[in-house]
Amino acid sequence: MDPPAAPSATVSQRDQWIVESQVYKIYEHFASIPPNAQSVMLELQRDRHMEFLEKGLGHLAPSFSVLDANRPWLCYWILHSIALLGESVDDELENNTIDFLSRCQDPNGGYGGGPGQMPHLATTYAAVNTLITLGGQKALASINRDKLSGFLHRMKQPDGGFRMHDVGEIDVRACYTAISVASVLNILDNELISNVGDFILSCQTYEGGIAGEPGSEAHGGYTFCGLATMILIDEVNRLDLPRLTEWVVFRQGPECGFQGRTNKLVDGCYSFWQGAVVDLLRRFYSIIEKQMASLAAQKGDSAEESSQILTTSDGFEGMGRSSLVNFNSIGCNFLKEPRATEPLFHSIALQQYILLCSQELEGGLRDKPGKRRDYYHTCYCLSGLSVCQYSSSKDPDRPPLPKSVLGPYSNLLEPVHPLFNVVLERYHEAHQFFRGFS
Ligand SMILES: CC(C)=CCC/C(C)=C/CC/C(C)=C/COP(=O)(O)OP(=O)(O)O
Ligand SMILES: [Zn+2]
Repeated sequence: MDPPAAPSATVSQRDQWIVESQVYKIYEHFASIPPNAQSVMLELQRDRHMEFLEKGLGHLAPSFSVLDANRPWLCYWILHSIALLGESVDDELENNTIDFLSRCQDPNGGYGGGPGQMPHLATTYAAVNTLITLGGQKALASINRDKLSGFLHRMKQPDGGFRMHDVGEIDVRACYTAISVASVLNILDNELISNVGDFILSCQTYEGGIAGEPGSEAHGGYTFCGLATMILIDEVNRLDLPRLTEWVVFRQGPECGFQGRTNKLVDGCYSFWQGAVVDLLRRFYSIIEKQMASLAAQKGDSAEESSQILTTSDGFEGMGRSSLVNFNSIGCNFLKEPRATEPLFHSIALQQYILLCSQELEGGLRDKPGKRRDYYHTCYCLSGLSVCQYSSSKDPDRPPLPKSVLGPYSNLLEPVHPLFNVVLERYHEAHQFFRGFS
């Protein structure tokens, strides 16, 4: 297939518009071109993306060492992107990936960035998500859960946080990656959970978003990690959710994409980090309403008045009952809870940013025009696109209406579990598999 005809605005013009933060000119240009050219630009270039991803699989060959400390991440970014596109890899590659990740698994638990490297929580998360994405007995049974549990306990800190690795940094990423893998592998226990909520709370800033560590700046990546962690430990109601909501909704700018933090440029990868935050918050509108009402009562305002701002009665009433909760089921039960019909971000606008600004027509996705495509951005732009496409469906098991999917309906991706960022169906398989172990 030939690449689609290039739009008449040149690539350098588009790059310049982005540098000058005048992305709206891309949209003006888009609006002025004929409908058939518009539809080419809005089409998800599945074949081209697959070509780019398959090329990346070559980087996973044992001889490839440039990105040595990142190989479990490369596995996850590439294989998750392929799964989002509804495709799979052949048996040989699947077996090679499982064998490779087994060699990254430390004898004392956890996964390093390559064989023989010290275990690290980030690469452990990437390896576990890769194996869940591959699915099947061989991949799932290759994870040594007992040893992994030992590694997580070793990383646990008295203040509630986790270290990324032995003598490594303590931050919100570490909390999320530890709690996420423990939850999906059914090894989450009271000791791992203890005081995590206090640590995350200490990272929520005056702006409302969550920083990597206490005293730092609120950032979309950490906000996703912090919010998802609080949900997985059943303590989301402790966060200041109205302030968090206000912070995140204002991160979607006139360019239609999300920025990671105040006064920074938009970037395609925040389509997932920030988009998923807004999507996760949809289950908690009743808590948000209650928090707003109590705030208004404290200020002497009418509680009724403030609760009009969010107009759903849906909510996740189960939150805040920690003593009664089976923590390992939260990720699964979360999906069954009602969610408001519309999220508080502009889904079609975000899809427009991803398809028109982040998508390379030759394959792969990127931060913005002028930046090079890469596997990290391909993974998180596609993950964000999936979140958008399903963002108006009440029932995640039903396909979304065509009006929710920008461009041709063939753009539709597989749905993801927004707490773990693995394809939903693969999450269910893993949850079933690990439920059988105590
Ligand atoms: C699961 C896991 C490991 C999650 C990681 C979450 C994540 C993406 C954190 C972001 C880290 C960060 C401060 C980037 C800022 O980069 P920058 O200054 O280049 O970007 P900016 O200008 O957009 O802020
Ligand atoms: Zn980015």
